[in-house]
Amino acid sequence: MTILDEILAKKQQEITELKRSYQRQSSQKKSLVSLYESFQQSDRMNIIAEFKRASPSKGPINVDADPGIHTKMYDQFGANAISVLTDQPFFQGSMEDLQRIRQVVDIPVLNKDFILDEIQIDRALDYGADVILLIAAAMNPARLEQLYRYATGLGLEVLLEIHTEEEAVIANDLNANIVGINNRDLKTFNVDLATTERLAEQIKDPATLLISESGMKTTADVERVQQAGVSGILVGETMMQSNDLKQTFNELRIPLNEVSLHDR
Ligand SMILES: O=C(O)c1ccccc1NCC(=O)[C@H](O)[C@H](O)COP(=O)(O)O
Repeated sequence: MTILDEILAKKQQEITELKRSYQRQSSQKKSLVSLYESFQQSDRMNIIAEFKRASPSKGPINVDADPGIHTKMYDQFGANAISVLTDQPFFQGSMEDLQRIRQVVDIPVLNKDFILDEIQIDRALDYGADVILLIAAAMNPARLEQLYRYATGLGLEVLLEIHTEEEAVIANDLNANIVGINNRDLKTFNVDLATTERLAEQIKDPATLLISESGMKTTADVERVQQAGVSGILVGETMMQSNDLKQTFNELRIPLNEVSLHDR
């Protein structure tokens, strides 16, 4: 059993409990902030800065960080969006973290979790997310499409995460407009930026916004994935461990080159 299998099994238990106890707050349409559109405005590498207390691969990262204080600094130093890891058992996050972050920033907020059911999407909307994560490796393509359509039908955007060539085909078939290429293999934890280089060229529609996820630490890392055509990066650990967030943002927010701007 891989760690991803373990996480998904635990998540199914959480969903069963959620279905028993969770009351959807409102069916009213909210006006959400578009990550896709705001990222088109920028001529620098777009940064999704992640609030990530701990992880299965690293253990504790910054467990006591205050979500409001920490992500307000992300916003102040140039984040284009915030990702919030809300899984409790493996990442020590919570929906309350997301709710708090929504109160202090106006930029798009991504609910990063292992979403397998509509009820989690309802909850993401209720707690103030603009974007949800769907992981292609976590379910079959038909179920992925159902959840994708459900979320976009509610006005949410979807970051569709892929890690293999087969999953790139699924993203193309779905016409996903925001695709995250995860450099971390969720089964082995191995991180390799070559994953972005390999998969970016498999995404057919030039209007698709490409995000490189995981393992981003230095300017050289960002330059490398930019050459592959991505215009956004998702950064967790480096942000949570930084002693000088201003400097960290300066190093990673490089100007976008022709390769990343070509479809605008
Ligand atoms: O980070 C992990 O250990 C992990 C393990 C199993 C499933 C998912 C996992 N992480 C989720 C992510 O994809 C990352 O939090 C995100 O891309 C940021 O990565 P990093 O900048 O390397 O912290």
